[in-house]
Amino acid sequence: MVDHGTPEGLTAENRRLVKEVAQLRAELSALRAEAPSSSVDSATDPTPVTNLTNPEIARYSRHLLMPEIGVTGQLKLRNAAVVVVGAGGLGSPCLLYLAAMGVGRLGVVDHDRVEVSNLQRQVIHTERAGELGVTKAQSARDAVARLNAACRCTAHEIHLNSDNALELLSAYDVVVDATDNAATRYLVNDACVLLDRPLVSASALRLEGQLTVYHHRGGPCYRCLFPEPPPPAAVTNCSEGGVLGVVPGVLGTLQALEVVKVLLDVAPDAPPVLMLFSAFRQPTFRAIRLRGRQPRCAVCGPDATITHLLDYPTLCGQAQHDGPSTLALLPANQRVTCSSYAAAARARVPHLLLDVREPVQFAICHLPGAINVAWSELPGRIDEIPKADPIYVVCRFGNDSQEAVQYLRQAGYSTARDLIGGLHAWSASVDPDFPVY
Ligand SMILES: Nc1ncnc2c1ncn2[C@@H]1O[C@H](COP(=O)(O)OP(=O)(O)OP(=O)(O)O)[C@@H](O)[C@H]1O
Ligand SMILES: [Zn+2]
Repeated sequence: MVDHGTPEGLTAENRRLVKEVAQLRAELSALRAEAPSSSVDSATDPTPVTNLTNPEIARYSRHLLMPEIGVTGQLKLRNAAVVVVGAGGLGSPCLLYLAAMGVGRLGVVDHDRVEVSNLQRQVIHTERAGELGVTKAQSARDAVARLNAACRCTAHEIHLNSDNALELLSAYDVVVDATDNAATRYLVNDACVLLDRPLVSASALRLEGQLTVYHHRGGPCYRCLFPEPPPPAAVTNCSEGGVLGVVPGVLGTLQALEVVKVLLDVAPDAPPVLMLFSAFRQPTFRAIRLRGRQPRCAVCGPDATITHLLDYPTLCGQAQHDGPSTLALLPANQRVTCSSYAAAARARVPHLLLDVREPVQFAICHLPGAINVAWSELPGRIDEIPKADPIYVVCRFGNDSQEAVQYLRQAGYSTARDLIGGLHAWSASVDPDFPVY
């Protein structure tokens, strides 16, 4: 019996084979080093599947019939690992299509929980009993399992940050950014450049969407296009600005398409583009051709200064304007709680209630007797505000109302005060029947 444990124990034929394998390994690593960064080898599966099973042939027959996909293409999907960061409006359709099309391994990263206001667009989550309130990552993983049990889907129920991103993302071949904030966008971009992973990135807001594949085939990264984060005040998200349900549906579906194109290496010579979508305009789609990698890019340029992940929330000045207020711009004597205001209103103490939300929001719900002048219009319409005593100013979360009180006081309205926490606090502390949006 031949001892395979030591080279000394090998037969001449075995020694020849060992040498050949070593040679092939060396050739493979040389080819990998030469290959452009676009070529995607599975980062995680050392033993790729080489044949489809009969159930797989039946399941993916409509793919297999197409020469553009065929068995080779289907096997590439089967052997790929794709991670989707964000299981919201974009991530939902993207994950569903990737699972349905037969991507072998998926990861879904999201720290948030499913809320009823998500269901208008985040179609991977449902109103089924028990589903509201679970983490989006878990809900998405369960939906993937229902759709395609053969797809191995890992739920990462965490907030992706500088401490965990490199390790987490390195386990996947392609990264999909389906999130909604600048800090995560820069984080994911930098991590993809450092890990040399293609990044399929999209955004959707109101009626508009954008999509690009970054750091792919020598193309630009997100920082090449947007070297500096935008000022926080210029950033709006869906909970502030709204979004038509189907808009992230279109963009997230296109992200799944771009993942397939990356995995199958479709149109390798196509230049990088920024795809723009506008739901109510003609043409609905436009593509802007992008320049290549920028030599001065801080993360992907030849003199890159970013060699490790940074503190992205601080860099992006991520002030939360879209959630319950923690901002305290005003001194305590210029603020009242919702309960004190409720008591004064019940006692019919004369006052003026000024609601500074946009008119579309005022139309959703408002407190009795409120007048509406949006914060954005206040400077131009200040003459419409009577000099009442006192003036209470309210908004949705209690942020804009504080800025409006500051402005009013500077304009001579010395009795203006803000309702702490806005209408969200009203609903939580005074009237649970008051609608929350
Ligand atoms: N750093 C991050 N790590 C993990 N998940 C993230 C990160 N940043 C954003 N997300 C997730 O990305 C998703 C973005 O989706 P989307 O904007 O449709 O949802 P949303 O935040 O629930 O919406 P809304 O603004 O209406 O509350 C969210 O589920 C959010 O939790
Ligand atoms: Zn770059």
